[in-house]
Amino acid sequence: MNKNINPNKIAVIGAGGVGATTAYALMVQGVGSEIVLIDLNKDKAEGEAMDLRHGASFVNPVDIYAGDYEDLADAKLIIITAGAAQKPGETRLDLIKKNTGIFKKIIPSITKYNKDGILLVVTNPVDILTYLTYKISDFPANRVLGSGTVLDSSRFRSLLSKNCGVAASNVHGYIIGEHGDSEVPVWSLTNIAGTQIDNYCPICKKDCKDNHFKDISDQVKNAGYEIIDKKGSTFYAVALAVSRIARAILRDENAVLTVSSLMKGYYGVEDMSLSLPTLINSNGIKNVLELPLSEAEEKAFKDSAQHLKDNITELDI
Ligand SMILES: NC(=O)C1=CN([C@@H]2O[C@H](COP(=O)(O)OP(=O)(O)OC[C@H]3O[C@@H](n4cnc5c(N)ncnc54)[C@H](O)[C@@H]3O)[C@@H](O)[C@H]2O)C=CC1
Ligand SMILES: CC(=O)C(=O)O
Repeated sequence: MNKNINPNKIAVIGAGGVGATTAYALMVQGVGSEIVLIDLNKDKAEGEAMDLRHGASFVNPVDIYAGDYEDLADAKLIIITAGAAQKPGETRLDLIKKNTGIFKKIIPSITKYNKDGILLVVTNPVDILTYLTYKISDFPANRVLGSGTVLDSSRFRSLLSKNCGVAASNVHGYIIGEHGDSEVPVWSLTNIAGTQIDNYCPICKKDCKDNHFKDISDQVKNAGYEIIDKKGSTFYAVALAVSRIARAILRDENAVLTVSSLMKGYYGVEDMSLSLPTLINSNGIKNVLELPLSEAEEKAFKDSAQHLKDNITELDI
């Protein structure tokens, strides 16, 4: 570990809905002992930091403050949530041009001060911006990741939990591919109490309607749109997803999470960032797991990759 890095320090760039709620989740869950908030709008960062700090007596000791890029020089983890968010009716990919422009300014500002931390991208479209961050930061691939489908996998488990009447912590399943419209539910590996989901149904004996699994994966895919239509933006669940990833890094957990990272020929996909189940520890990406997918799932994953690749080509990264 680089001597200048504080292993318990986190920088959050972008103190909007996602950034401020992420800082709150980190604080409440005791992840990190120093958190710096950086935003183009300095008053917003300062106001959020003050509001969070005033809860200090209820949580583990943590120093939260608003700062500038110099302040992330010793951060172990730099979480990027800055940029435009979807408006009702917009897709994540509609944000490409605007947020690519923002990232081309933010990433050099980070690497000017910090070359040894881990970069965690949350801004959408998260897979494309994770790849862009890898390309322009010059960081090794293991230290550039995106929140990817960690949120979608949690939505999947929570909907299955409700449907099957089993605690979400006992429902295991992954959404892979794009964090977006082409994402892929991995039903073949989804299990409850170690039992593949199709085999769990006769044990459960609940009278589910036909196609209930398809309904669940469609709900996961459309959740972001539905919430944005109803309340304007999403931030609670993604903040918990980001806090979970941060914990895996700061506590060197070797946790399996579906983060987005550089594809190195997995299922034939390379030179772009996408989500697959991945071991995460204090080095960032330890290992991407090429689990046995069904033929249809592997094809859907490759189609998801192609869908994003077309958008990356247009960007000329
Ligand atoms: N990956 C995921 O699962 C999710 C990603 N998101 C994405 O997160 C991003 C942020 O969403 P919200 O927080 O809701 O938006 P927001 O509009 O509430 O906050 C964005 C913040 O970024 C700041 N900002 C803009 N340009 C900046 C720059 N150059 N440097 C520093 N700060 C800058 C703004 O001042 C603002 O405070 C969006 O792209 C959204 O789509 C949102 C939910 C889930
Ligand atoms: C906005 C977004 O990416 C989500 O809630 O899934």
